[in-house]
This record gives sequence, structure tokens and C-alpha cells, in this order.
Amino acid sequence: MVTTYKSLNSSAATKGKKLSAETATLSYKMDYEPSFLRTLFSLILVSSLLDCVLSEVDAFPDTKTWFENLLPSTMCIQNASIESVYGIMFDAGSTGTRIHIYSFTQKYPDQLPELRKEIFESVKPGLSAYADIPEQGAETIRGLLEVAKDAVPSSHWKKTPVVLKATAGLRLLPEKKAQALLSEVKNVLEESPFLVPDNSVSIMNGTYEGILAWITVNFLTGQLYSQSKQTVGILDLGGASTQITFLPQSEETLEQSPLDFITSFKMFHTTYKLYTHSYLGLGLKAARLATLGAVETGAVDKQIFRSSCLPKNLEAVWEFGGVSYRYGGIENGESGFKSCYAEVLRIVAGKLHQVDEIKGSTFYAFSYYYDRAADTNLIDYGKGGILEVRDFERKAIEVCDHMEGFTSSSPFLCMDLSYITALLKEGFGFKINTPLQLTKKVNNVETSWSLGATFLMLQSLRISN
Ligand SMILES: O=c1ccn([C@@H]2O[C@H](COP(=O)(O)OP(=O)(O)O)[C@@H](O)[C@H]2O)c(=O)[nH]1
Ligand SMILES: [Ca+2]
Repeated sequence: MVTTYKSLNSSAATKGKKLSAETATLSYKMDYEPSFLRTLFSLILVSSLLDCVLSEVDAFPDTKTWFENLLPSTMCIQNASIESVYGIMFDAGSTGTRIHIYSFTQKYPDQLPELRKEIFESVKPGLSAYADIPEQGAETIRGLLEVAKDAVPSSHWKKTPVVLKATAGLRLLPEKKAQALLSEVKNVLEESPFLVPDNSVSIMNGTYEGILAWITVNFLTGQLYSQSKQTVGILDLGGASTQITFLPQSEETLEQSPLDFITSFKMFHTTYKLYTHSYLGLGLKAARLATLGAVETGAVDKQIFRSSCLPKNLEAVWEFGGVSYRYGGIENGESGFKSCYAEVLRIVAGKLHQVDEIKGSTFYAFSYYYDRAADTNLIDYGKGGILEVRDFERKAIEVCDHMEGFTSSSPFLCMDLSYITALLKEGFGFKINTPLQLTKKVNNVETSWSLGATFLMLQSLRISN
């Protein structure tokens, strides 16, 4: 693996520095060829190849209902030379925009292609911070496209599809502002030398976000093509929304869940009926705003939003989604875990659907679950690890009850850890000893929805040689 950092903005890099620093870029390159990935992507690409030949036959007929609007319209393209196929996926998240450039190779015409390399780069803040200056937001995409131009040989540019999917940051913007951003972004993609399919720039439905991340993780852990089909559930905690997705084992779950929490799709000759839901406004940063009471009021110039989850003497400014908020602790008032937990509990109480069977299931947790666990040394940043829900609670108590010793690097740490504890325990209803597998990467591949989305993009485009 080759790792090169241009400038840093990962949690590893910001650990011990200002956690709310929002403007920098991170880039790294990964080379990997684990055998199961070869198998996996062989399966994917073989399916695509067959589909191209049998263009009348939809390989995943049942999927149509749920990813109809997610995918660019179907077409059969002669995507690449005999040796390489590329796919570019933008993840426009609420806190940052990321580009994933995946390359696949086919060494011999009669052999199956393999996933060879992923190049990743990100910028902060996310597109939603440019709500009033959409052209400038789109410029961030232009910058990331330069990375793609370096990564993809120019001979392949015209055949390489590029897609951008925005998540909760844009979902929360007024429709007009979100559309203006998407339209500027579309222009920038169209000015690029890459293949821009129909519907290439869109706001992704939260249901897809959960399902695509579930596909990614269960591909990477080998569950989707293993005989046992012991799939794992996923918990994603973004800045503005959070997702839970798993394959129910109990009939009761299927029967008692709200209809829109259950989604069926077919892959590799197996039909999966998943439980998935995305809670908009319950991402980590949106929860900060809610705890501070700043959601309804918005940022008012002189107002300072206060919380017992913050150090008593703190007064500072925090930027989220392009808005600046003044915030601080309660001087001569309450602080510490007990009062903070009561505050964050109000954000989740009665807001989430609970399912009994998750108490005994295996869940992979990533994004801010991972970042905050790593920030507080609950896990190693590089390796991740297994935690129980009560580990987050213990750490929250430790941090919240010793805020006098806080450093300016982490003013929100008490609030974040308390919120994560409340979300897991009182929100989803996990037991305090439910184990969570904290994982950022599986075999060097990021555990995010973007790989699942790229897989479906290639599938949809019938990429072939
Ligand atoms: O490829 C990625 C994309 C995002 N994240 C994490 O996702 C969180 C931020 O969520 P995001 O900005 O995507 O917010 P959303 O739009 O999903 O609410 C942070 O913990 C990031 O470290 C990540 O680990 N890998
Ligand atoms: Ca996300």
C-alpha cells in the first residue's frame, strides 16, 4: 500500500488539534489485490459483461424499484481498453466532499477483471456550506476532478463514468439552493473530459445510503458470496444524518417494522429483505445544533447557545453548513455527564424505531462512531476494534466529568460522546454490552456507501471491454 498525505484533515491528523477545523484536504492512494476482492469484483464485472451481451436481460430485476432514481440510465458502453476500466464516484457529504476513483484491470482477454486500485481525496467543507455561492461550491468539484485526470489515463477519460451523490447536507437545504448547487456541479462535470451519464448529479435518498453501505461492508467482509450468508448490520453516523441497516432474522421484525423500513432487492441470485432507515437531523453535527437549541432559531448575531455539555468558561464560534454559531458552557451553572446526558437524551427520546433483535446482532460502526472512538483512544485509529456500547458511556462520563481539564482541541467531545451513547442506548435500543465492530476500512477499502454505489453504477452502465 502506498499512502501519501498532501495535507491533513483526518481524525488521525487532527487528533490533539482543533477538532472543528474544517478546511483542508486529504489524499491517499491505495494499492491492493486481496484475493477475495478479486473474486468479488470478478463476479461484479462478469455480471456486467454478461449483461452487455444480453442487454435485454436485467441481472437484478428486483432492484429496479429501489434504485430506479439512484442510477444513471442504463446503456451499454465500450468503456475501456482490454486492460483497464475506471469508475469515479463523488460523495458529497454534509461535512466534506470526497472523490473515489476505482480502477479495475483485465490482464488477458479471457480473464476476469480485478479491482486494482482506489484513489481517494477529500475537501472540506461540504457543498452545503456554499448554499449562497453555488459557483464556488462547484469549484471544489473541479479541483477534485483534477485528481481524477491524474489518476485516469487520458486515453480512458471519455469512457470513464463520473457520478456525484449528495447526502444529508443537501437534503436539509431549501430545494432551490440545493438545485442551484447541483446544477453548477453538473456543468462542471460536463466540462470535464469524463463520461457524464444521465442523472449523474443527484441527492441520494437516505434508504439507498444505508443499503449501499450495507452492500459495501458485506462485500468486503465476504458475506454476500459466502454460503453461510451471515451478514453484518451497519451503523453510519454522518454529520447530518445517521443510518441503521441490517438483514432481519426474525419474522417479528419484518411484520412489526414500518413498511418503509423494509426494502427488498436481489443480488447474486439471493433476495435480501433489509431493514434500513436514515434519520435526517440525527447526525453528529446536526445533533450538536439540536442540543444547543440552534436548529429552529438559526444563528442570531449576538445570541450565544449554551449547554452543560460544554466547558463552563468556554465561549467560541462553530461553523456548520456555512453558518456560524456562537456557543459556550453555562458559567456558574450545571456541567458534567448527568446534566449533559439529560440534554442529549431529549434529541433522541421517542424519535427512533426500535427493534428487539438488534440486541443480539453483529454491527459494523463507522464514520463519526469511529472518529470519536479513535479521538479518545477507545480504539487505535489505524486498526479500529471491538467496543461495547458501555465503553462509549464510560468515556463520556470520564470526559464530561473532567471538563475543567479540557483543551481547546475538543470542546464538543463530551457532547459528542454523550450523544453517541444516548443514540445507541436510548435511540436504537442496544444493550450496554452489545458489541460493535469499529471499522474504517476492510482490506484497505473505505467502509462507505460509495463502493456499493460504484458497483451499481458499473452494473447499470454495463461496463465492458
Ligand atoms: O469516505 C468517507 C466519507 C465520510 N467518512 C466519515 O463520515 C463522517 C462525516 O459524515 P458526512 O460528511 O458524510 O455527513 P452525512 O452527509 O453523511 O450526514 C466523518 O466521520 C467522516 O470521517 C468517512 O469515514 N469516509
Ligand atoms: Ca456520509
